[in-house]
Amino acid sequence: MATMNYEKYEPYPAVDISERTWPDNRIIKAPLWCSIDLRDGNQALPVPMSVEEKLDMFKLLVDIGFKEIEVGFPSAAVVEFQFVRRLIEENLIPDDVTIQVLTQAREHLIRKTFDALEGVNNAIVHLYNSTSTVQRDVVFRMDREEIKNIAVRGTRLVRELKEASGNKGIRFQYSPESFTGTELDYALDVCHAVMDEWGASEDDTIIINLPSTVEMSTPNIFADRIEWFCRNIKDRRAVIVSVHTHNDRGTAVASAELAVMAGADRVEGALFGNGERCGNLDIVTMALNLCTQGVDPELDLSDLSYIREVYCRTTRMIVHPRQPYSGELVYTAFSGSHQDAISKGMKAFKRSGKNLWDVPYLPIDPKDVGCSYEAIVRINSQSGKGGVAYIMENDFGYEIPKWMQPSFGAVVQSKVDQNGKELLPKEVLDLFHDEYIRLHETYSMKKCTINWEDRDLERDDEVSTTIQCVLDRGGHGIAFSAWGNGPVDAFVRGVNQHTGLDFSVDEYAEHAIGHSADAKAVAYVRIKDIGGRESIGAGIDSNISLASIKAVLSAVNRLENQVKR
Ligand SMILES: CC(=O)SCCNC(=O)CCNC(=O)[C@H](O)C(C)(C)COP(=O)(O)OP(=O)(O)OC[C@H]1O[C@@H](n2cnc3c(N)ncnc32)[C@H](O)[C@@H]1OP(=O)(O)O
Ligand SMILES: CC(C)C(=O)C(=O)O
Ligand SMILES: [Mg+2]
Repeated sequence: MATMNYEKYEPYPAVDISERTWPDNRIIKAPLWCSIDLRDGNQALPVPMSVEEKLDMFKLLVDIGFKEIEVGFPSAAVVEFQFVRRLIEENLIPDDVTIQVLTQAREHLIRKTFDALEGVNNAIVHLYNSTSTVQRDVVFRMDREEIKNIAVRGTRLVRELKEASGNKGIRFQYSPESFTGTELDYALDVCHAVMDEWGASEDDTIIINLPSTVEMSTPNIFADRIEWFCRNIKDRRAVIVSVHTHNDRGTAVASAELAVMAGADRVEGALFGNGERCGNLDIVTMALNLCTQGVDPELDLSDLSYIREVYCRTTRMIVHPRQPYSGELVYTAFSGSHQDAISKGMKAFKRSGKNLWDVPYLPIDPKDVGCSYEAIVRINSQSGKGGVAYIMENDFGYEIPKWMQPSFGAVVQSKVDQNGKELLPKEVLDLFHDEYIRLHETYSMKKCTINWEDRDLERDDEVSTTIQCVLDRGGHGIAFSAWGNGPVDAFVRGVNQHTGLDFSVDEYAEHAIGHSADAKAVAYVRIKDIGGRESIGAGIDSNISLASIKAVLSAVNRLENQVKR
């Protein structure tokens, strides 16, 4: 085994902060959300969105309920510029939505950004420059003061152009880009200089966006940095503290959540975590995490499959099948013990009549995000009888009694062992029919007439039914007539007398399937013979008595088949 080259890397520094408060905080309200799908998400796509695709995505984001949407980098490319113009000129921005645009702190780019915004009602101009040690050294080759000046000069130009435009709907956001690679005191110093240059106040707040441009530490350290920043910023009321997390270590969601606990007011993220490299914060996950804590996420994510469809079409990306909340497999259990617990939990939830969700293995009710219950349980070699029974009941209305579930579970198990792949619900149903219903060996029913006699209920007369039956066994007819206290009793007596078998029914269940005129009855029986052998059968008929008799015959045939095998 080779040793990884870990000595090449340095640990991320801890934050010098005493009595941090964030670990005791809870998120009790959704943060201000800002979607960056059309900018950070878009800039990371192999094929960026066209204007039409951006329009589709914008409409989706508005429908979801985002009130702040970063729509692009208008000075970067023709498509980006044209898209902003389309939004403004065609009046496509709802009154309660603010668009945001990104620009580097370079004069020609800032001027072009303002050209793009001509005539806008509400917009946030988002200025960034990198402040990290490595970018100062190798990208800009500038010292701290020079880098700070880039930010201040850029802010000044944005302020001047805003004043010149007379547009009071223009707000300002500044990001010390690569904040995670920047010394905290220096990041604060640059932000203070930007605030001063803008003249930020409680009445004219600015957004300071602290990005984990590259996620470099555990989320608790990011939270420490945010708490430190919120504590030390000079006029907290003049600033909306925003975070923008990336997912390089796979913890963008946790980082954003802990950052909100640490004082951040606003969160930037993208649907399904699209964005540079390993992506941005998955805003769907963070919002639904809130929902599952009983907090209003203030975003409408009730139709995730539609959201996913628009996302995949416009970005040409995929959503991983295991993506939290959104992946196509996240509400599906293949394994037996999970299926059993889910099946019992779902029943208990329905029975409770309450609105409090508490179903094992399902942190959210799939219905709340527009998913049906159908795919919750799927059958493969890891599945169990509970899952099989769940499919039979939920997909087809068969309430297989508990004492029958091991029998049918074993039948299904042996089929998937043979096939080595998943069984679809219809295949499970077919297997049930092949195993219990479509049995014509050893005995088949040729004729059966049931005569009900008037019954004196006061005398509780035992003999109330007689039947006449013709069975076939290998081409030989067996005709008999028998009596009993009901059709099943009479049939069992007749079969025992005319076949040499000696069995009795020890479990029985029945119910209707379907509701309309073509509703049928299904009956399930377990018989036991004198030698102690058990067999289970099922029968279906529009007549409940015949369904029961067929179920007994099915059990008899399965008993006979046991002997043959
Ligand atoms: C973390 C993030 O996601 S930041 C956002 C990143 N997004 C994008 O870059 C997408 C859109 N960008 C673009 O299309 C292009 O980069 C443009 C149009 C903005 C600029 O294009 P160009 O000027 O041709 O090239 P480029 O981006 O390489 O410019 C680099 C120069 O800008 C400087 N620069 C980079 N970022 C900034 C900034 N935020 N503020 C000021 N100067 C900057 C660099 O130091 C470099 O300077 P140098 O030429 O003196 O070495
Ligand atoms: C522009 C900034 C906020 C960014 O995308 C980042 O730092 O990741
Ligand atoms: Mg980013």
